Amino acid sequence: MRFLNETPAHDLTYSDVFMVPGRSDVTSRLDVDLTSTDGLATPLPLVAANMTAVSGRRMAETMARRGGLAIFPQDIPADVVARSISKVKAAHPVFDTPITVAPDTTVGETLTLIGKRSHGVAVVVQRDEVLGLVSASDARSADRFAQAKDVLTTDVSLMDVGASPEDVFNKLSEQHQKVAVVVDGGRLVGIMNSKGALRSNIYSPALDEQGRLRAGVAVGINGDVAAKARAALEAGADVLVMDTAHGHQEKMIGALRVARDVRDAYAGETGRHVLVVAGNVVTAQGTVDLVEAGADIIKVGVGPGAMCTTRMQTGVGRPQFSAVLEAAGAAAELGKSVWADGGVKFPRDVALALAAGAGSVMIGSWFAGTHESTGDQLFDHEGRAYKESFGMASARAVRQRTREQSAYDRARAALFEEGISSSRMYLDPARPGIEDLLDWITSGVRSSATYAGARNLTEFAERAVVGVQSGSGFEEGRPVEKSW
Ligand SMILES: NC(=O)C1=CN([C@@H]2O[C@H](COP(=O)(O)OP(=O)(O)OC[C@H]3O[C@@H](n4cnc5c(N)ncnc54)[C@H](OP(=O)(O)O)[C@@H]3O)[C@@H](O)[C@H]2O)C=CC1
Ligand SMILES: Nc1nc2c(ncn2[C@@H]2O[C@H](COP(=O)(O)O)[C@@H](O)[C@H]2O)c(=O)[nH]1
Ligand SMILES: [K+]
Repeated sequence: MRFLNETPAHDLTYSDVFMVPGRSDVTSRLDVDLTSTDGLATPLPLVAANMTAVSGRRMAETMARRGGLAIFPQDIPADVVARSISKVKAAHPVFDTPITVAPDTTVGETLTLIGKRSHGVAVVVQRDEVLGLVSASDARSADRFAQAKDVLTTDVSLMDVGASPEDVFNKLSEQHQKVAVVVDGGRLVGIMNSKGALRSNIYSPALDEQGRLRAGVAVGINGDVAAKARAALEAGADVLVMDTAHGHQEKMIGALRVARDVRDAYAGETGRHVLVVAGNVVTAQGTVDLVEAGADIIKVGVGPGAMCTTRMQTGVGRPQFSAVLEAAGAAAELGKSVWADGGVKFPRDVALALAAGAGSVMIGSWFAGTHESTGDQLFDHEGRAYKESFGMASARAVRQRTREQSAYDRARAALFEEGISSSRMYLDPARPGIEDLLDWITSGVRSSATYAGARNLTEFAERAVVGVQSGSGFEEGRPVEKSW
């Protein structure tokens, strides 16, 4: 990346910058390869943040199916993480995981479950046999205490597991149906709607060596780090994220060395070499110190997060574009890479982070407002759907993380709150699912790369030309939704 004019003397956020187009011989946006340059080489350079309100099993599965990753947060008990990862690994890499209900499940419960996925239906099953489908619209018009068997439709497109996504698409178009139920010898395997069929041809899943979906696990720097890291690896984590607010501290450096040794010993025993991510830092020195302590990827960002009050509390942090640019440069000199973590609200921010040299981009709050995030879907007084989100350093998260400590220690820890305990992340009616956001982001990033004349993300970071804009420059780029 180079600056259009002279290198600015002050630090910049994503909103402060723009990219100018350059002469390009990339003739189609679909020719752009979005494989991450962080060493993990996931087909999509996007990571769902290790936040309790964001990443659970459904997020992990859906992100990986479309080529990205999700990181299970450090506050989830180890046995729950292990169970969740084994479910992610058992999920089909192409077909969506169905929501299943029994014939006597109430409509109320069925509706709650339907809100957890984007395909809008529950499959009614009895002893492995598919009895029919309940759609959200059918369920909404029924009494909440009615049962699934009272509202199901038996008019279902059944597809064999050997069908290609194109076959599914064509059958759904012919039969004017929204979703196909995929079976293997009568056993339910998955669900696919028309959009899912299209997406399966555009995205490739992020798979481990055994062809299963990948997922990561965050480990805190307190307590028995060796045991926690080992447990995460044994649970099947494909990447370990050493996670703390102030990553450039001795405690992190010590914890990172321990985690690296555990990882190396595990690789020696099993042949499975898992990369270690560590953060958060915002300087070249922080990056170098964490690489020396054993990190393969450095997580960058202090204070840009939507749930984060660190900058207001402490005055500490750094505008994120400059933080990523400096850290990515320092990491690249050591043959390593960074994740740009936090502050992403538009596809353009992802493109700018990648232009600054990030290997992947981590997103939290934006992804919290989707069907696949962990929380239950709630509705405000106008009937708009939202999810609750909260910061990992909020009093709410600290209470949860310190649940095994004394009441006194918990109260003391809660004094250092640096995050919001409750916020509403509305589901965008036009893009309520994580895959809708991925479509939006990836189409933006593909287009950015072609404007720069780049076929892949290495070329993009080399060729991008970035200018600094005023507030009115940013404002000019916004669409106008009603006349002025
Ligand atoms: N990217 C960001 O801007 C931020 C992210 N977060 C996220 O919040 C979660 C909780 O992180 P964290 O608060 O580090 O909690 P952790 O539970 O990871 O504990 C951090 C440890 O570091 C010590 N520490 C020393 N200085 C600091 C400092 N300035 N800030 C925080 N801890 C410090 C703490 O000791 P003691 O408590 O005794 O001081 C504690 O032992 C993580 O998921 C983290 O990623 C949190 C804040 C900022
Ligand atoms: N200072 C705090 N930072 C937090 C907290 N919870 C999460 N985070 C950081 O934000 C990013 C995600 O950013 P977003 O803009 O996409 O939401 C996350 O990965 C953490 O680094 C918090 O309570 N305080
Ligand atoms: K913030």
